[in-house]
This record gives sequence, C-alpha cells and structure tokens, in this order.
Amino acid sequence: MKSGSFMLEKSAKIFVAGHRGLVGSAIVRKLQDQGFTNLVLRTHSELDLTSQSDVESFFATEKPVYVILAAAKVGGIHANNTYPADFIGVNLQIQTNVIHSAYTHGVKKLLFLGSSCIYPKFAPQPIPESALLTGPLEPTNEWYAIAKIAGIKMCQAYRLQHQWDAISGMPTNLYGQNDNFHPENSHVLPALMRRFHEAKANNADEVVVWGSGSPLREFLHVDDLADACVFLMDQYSGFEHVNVGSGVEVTIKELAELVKEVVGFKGKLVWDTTKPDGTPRKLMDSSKLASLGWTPKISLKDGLSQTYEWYLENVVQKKQ
Ligand SMILES: NC(=O)C1=CN([C@@H]2O[C@H](COP(=O)(O)OP(=O)(O)OC[C@H]3O[C@@H](n4cnc5c(N)ncnc54)[C@H](OP(=O)(O)O)[C@@H]3O)[C@@H](O)[C@H]2O)C=CC1
Ligand SMILES: C[C@H]1O[C@H](OP(=O)(O)OP(=O)(O)OC[C@H]2O[C@@H](n3cnc4c(=O)[nH]c(N)nc43)[C@H](O)[C@@H]2O)[C@@H](O)[C@@H](O)C1=O
Repeated sequence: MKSGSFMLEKSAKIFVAGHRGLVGSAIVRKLQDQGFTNLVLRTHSELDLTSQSDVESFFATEKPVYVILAAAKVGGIHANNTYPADFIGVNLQIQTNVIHSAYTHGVKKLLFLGSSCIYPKFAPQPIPESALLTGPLEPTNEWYAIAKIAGIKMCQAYRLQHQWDAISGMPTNLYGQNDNFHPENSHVLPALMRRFHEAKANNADEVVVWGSGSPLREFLHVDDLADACVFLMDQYSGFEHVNVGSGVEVTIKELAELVKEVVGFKGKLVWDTTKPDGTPRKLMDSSKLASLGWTPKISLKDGLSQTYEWYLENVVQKKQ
C-alpha cells in the first residue's frame, strides 16, 4: 500500500475487532477524532470471532476495506498461568479466522496486535524486533506468546505468498480507560488501582502486592498506542513486526508507590512472594517506530491520574 493513503480514506469501511476492550475502544476514539466515518463494530455476542463460519459470513456481507484486530483473550500473569488452554486456543482461533477471512474477502490492509511477551524471557534489553524466536519464553505466558507469534508469522506468510498487506504491532504493557479492573485476572496497574482505592475507602492499614516488587515493566498509555496504530496503518507496510513502547520502565515497587500516591492511600505495602514475578525485565527497543516518525506523548504520572479519574467516574460511581 502506498504510504499515506489510509489517512486519505476517511469514508473507507474499517472493522475494529474488539471495540469495547481497552485497546479497541481507544482505537475507535482515535479514528473518530481523525474523521473516519465508516467503522464496522460487533460486540462479542453479536459476532463470536472463534466461529470460523460466522467470521466468514461477516466478511462476505460487510466487506471491510481495512481491519484492526484488537480482539483477543487477554489477562495478567495470574489469568495467563491459570487458563493456558484458553490463552493459546481462543487466540489462535480468533486471529486465524479474522486474518484468513480478511485476506479472502479482499481487505486492503490488516493490523494484527501482539504483545511484548512474544520475546524470550532473557532477551537483550532494550528488546529489538530481531530478538523474536531467539530463546525460551517466560513460562507464565508462553501459551499466549505462542499464539501471538503464530499471528505475526501468519501475517508474514500471507505477505510472502499473496503479497497481502498484513502488518503486526507489538505493544508493551498498556493501561487507561476501559481497562479490566478484575481483582485477580487483570494486569498489575488496574489491579493495584482498584486495590488501593478499596483499601482507602475501607480505611485499611495495608495493601497486598504480588511478587518481590523487583520486576521491571514498561507502561504505555492506550491513547498513545491507538495513535501508533493509526500511524502504522498509514505509514508502515513492512514484513517485520514493529515494537510500540514508551521507553520508560519502572519496578513493580515503584509502580505500586506511584499508584498509591495517585489514589491517596496512606497505609503500607505488603509483598506476597508466593505469587510469581514473571519476566524480570521487558523494555522494548522502539527505535524502529521512532525512526518512522512516531513517539509517545503521555507520561506515566499523567496517564495514571487520568485513568484514576476515569475509574472513579465510570467504575466506582456507577456501582453506587
Ligand atoms: N492490555 C495490555 O496490556 C496489552 C494488550 N495487548 C494486545 O492488545 C489487544 C487488545 O487487548 P485489550 O484491549 O487489552 O483486551 P480487552 O480484554 O480489554 O479487550 C479484548 C476485546 O476482545 C473481545 N473478544 C474477546 N474474545 C472475543 C471473541 N471470541 N469474539 C469477539 N470478541 C472477542 C472482547 O470482548 P468481550 O469482553 O465481550 O469478550 C474485548 O472487547 C490484544 O491483542 C492484546 O494482546 C498487547 C500488549 C499489552
Ligand atoms: C501485557 C503482558 O501482561 C502479562 O505479563 P506481565 O507483564 O507479567 O503482567 P502483569 O501485569 O499481570 O504483572 C506484572 C508484574 O506485576 C506483579 N503484580 C503485583 N501485584 C499484582 C496484581 O495485583 N496483579 C497482577 N496482575 N500483577 C501484579 C506481577 O507479579 C508481575 O511481576 C502477560 O501475561 C501477558 O498478558 C502480556 O503480554
């Protein structure tokens, strides 16, 4: 595809799969802000993407021009560890159905989203795209990682065999509005936001945080990720996947202190070291994306405050 043509097609039909999730909803907001007028959206109950026949008839009927695949079985370290069959099986089904039907029904370009967990547990830091498949994976998320690696390879194989414009973006750990705040199955940032909020509301003395606190994680606000996705749809048509990170990493202990401050909890932290730490460090090398001309804008501190405001208005107040 000619670089720059996506942004010129504001009325082209775009299927954003997973539009009610953290990432999909941010992509919809970004596309609407940019003036795109023809988004095709289906909830999970309207279209189960694990059903090959339903996905086939959806593409045959709707014939979208572009596809952004943000639907997946997603969760934090505990969910990945507890439901390995779902994380490999559901993700392989969704991405295989969507990528294959998109190709067969003439979609012009597709963006597949993976994750930084595709890289080896002890990859060089910061992790370049070339580290893929150079070593063993982190056991807590290898099932999800294998599905995501298969998605990247499927896009590459369809590009090679059919000259089809399927690209892959690899986001680092994300957060923001519409995140999953489940106490056990979510990622660390929303889990801690909820736990500190509830501890403050209940005048509790302490909050339990999982693991040793020493793992390092890189966080990117989902609005930055959505901006990067639109940028890639417009500007990138290469074979290799592209890392999308903030370049800023914190230890889990530092993150917990930051969330505690934003929420205004005054008690102490207690570390539950029976819980897994997962990958010791996964800072992505996002210089390829930077060299294409994209950089993130939202700092972790601002993003945390914004997310907590959203949580108060949309989760806490709605429960009352
Ligand atoms: N969150 C993060 O930190 C990161 C996310 N990513 C990637 O970004 C993408 C989106 O993740 P995120 O937004 O966080 O996930 P969410 O869980 O917030 O959203 C996933 C979306 O997919 C939908 N979905 C799941 N299964 C099906 C199905 N069988 N049929 C139709 N829709 C389905 C969900 O609908 P419903 O809720 O109704 O089931 C939901 O809308 C994923 O590919 C993920 O790997 C990458 C790196 C980090
Ligand atoms: C995005 C990425 O997300 C997952 O990988 P992860 O980065 O390890 O995910 P996480 O956010 O769940 O944990 C980060 C760290 O934080 C610690 N931690 C402390 N307290 C809580 C806590 O309360 N909840 C959680 N979940 N973690 C906690 C936790 O022990 C770990 O050391 C992948 O499975 C995969 O889905 C993937 O691609």
